[in-house]
Amino acid sequence: MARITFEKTAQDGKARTGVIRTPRGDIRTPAFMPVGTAATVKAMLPESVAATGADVLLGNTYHLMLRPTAERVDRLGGLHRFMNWEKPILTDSGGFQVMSLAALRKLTERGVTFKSHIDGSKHEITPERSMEIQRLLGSDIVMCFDECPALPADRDRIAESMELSMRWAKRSKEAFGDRPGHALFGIQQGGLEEDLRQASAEALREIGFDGYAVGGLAVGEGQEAMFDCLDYAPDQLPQDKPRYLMGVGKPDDIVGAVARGIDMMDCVLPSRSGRTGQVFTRHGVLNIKNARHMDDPRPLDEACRCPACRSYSRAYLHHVFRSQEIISAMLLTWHNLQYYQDIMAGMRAAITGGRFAAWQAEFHAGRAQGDI
Ligand SMILES: Nc1nc2cc3nc(NCCc4ccc(C(=O)O)cc4)[nH]c3cc2c(=O)[nH]1
Ligand SMILES: [Zn+2]
Repeated sequence: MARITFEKTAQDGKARTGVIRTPRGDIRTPAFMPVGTAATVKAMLPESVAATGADVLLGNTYHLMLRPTAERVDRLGGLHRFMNWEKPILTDSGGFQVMSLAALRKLTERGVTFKSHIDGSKHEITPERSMEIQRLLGSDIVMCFDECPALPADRDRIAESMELSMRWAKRSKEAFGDRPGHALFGIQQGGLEEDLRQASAEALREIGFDGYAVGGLAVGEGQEAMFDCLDYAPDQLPQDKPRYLMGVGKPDDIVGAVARGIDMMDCVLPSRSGRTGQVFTRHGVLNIKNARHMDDPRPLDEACRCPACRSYSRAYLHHVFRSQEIISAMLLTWHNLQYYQDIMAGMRAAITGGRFAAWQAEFHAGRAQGDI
């Protein structure tokens, strides 16, 4: 089977476009990955997710190992078959979710033991078990098992955690083995400390990965601190491999990250906020729950081609949200995911055309408007 490759196709400043070629299809970068935590992008059919322009989804080791278990997904033909998504899937390795969701967690050199947030059953994840789970799921891009420290944290804690994650990265690589057609990405840690991030990048480069994630961010540090870190962290990673910023973010976070050399991102924000009535548009954010939309016949965003904007008024979307109708989650999720993919497509075209700075100016100007 052919190996997964990354080809850079254009560069404009630090921003670059490229293609990650996998046996299940190409991923156009910069790419945004919708999150399909429990083998579904909530409120979306897989064909609808594909229609938004997404080339790749994110799945979660932590959730799927608990329910329905990786072994059951494997017996049923793997995650792609199980969830009817035949394009690439990247799976997170479980460390971050365990620390944010599970109870009674115990972290040792070996790994993490914890109690399931679903039924209280006891489990353990180690680098080796995480690699086995992601292999059973059949994911195309596997993430190393790492530890993501909550910020703020003192420098010693950040250093210790990063060094543990680097030892786990080595164990992840050894357990992953040589799997043509599948990729293993390392995850840089080091908090907001430039020298620790440099040490992490060197350790990962020494081990050797198919791609490199900037981990340890979007954990409450705020956009300014995140951008300060992104002003140097991507440059510490190999230039010829994809760089993936985990857990990001709001539309302007995404644009700022691409401008600093990031190629891939994922975030629950567009889908989760769609279910809470928060709508992202070219002119800024609105909440459809607000009474001011009750009689508004306009679409959410006149420039959007999604089903919500093609066929429904804000008044209707306000009504079905207020009535807690299932179609509300469907239409608002689709719209938000479409808007995120349109941002990515816009950036890819602008970088290719050497006009990314102008595109960024237009993006920020458009969102500065008041009442949308
Ligand atoms: N393996 C690994 N995975 C990660 C996932 C992350 N996800 C984030 N941030 C997510 C922030 C986040 C959380 C919730 C919502 C919402 O509910 O809308 C939005 C954003 N930072 C992250 C860091 C890591 C990391 O170092 N290692
Ligand atoms: Zn729309």
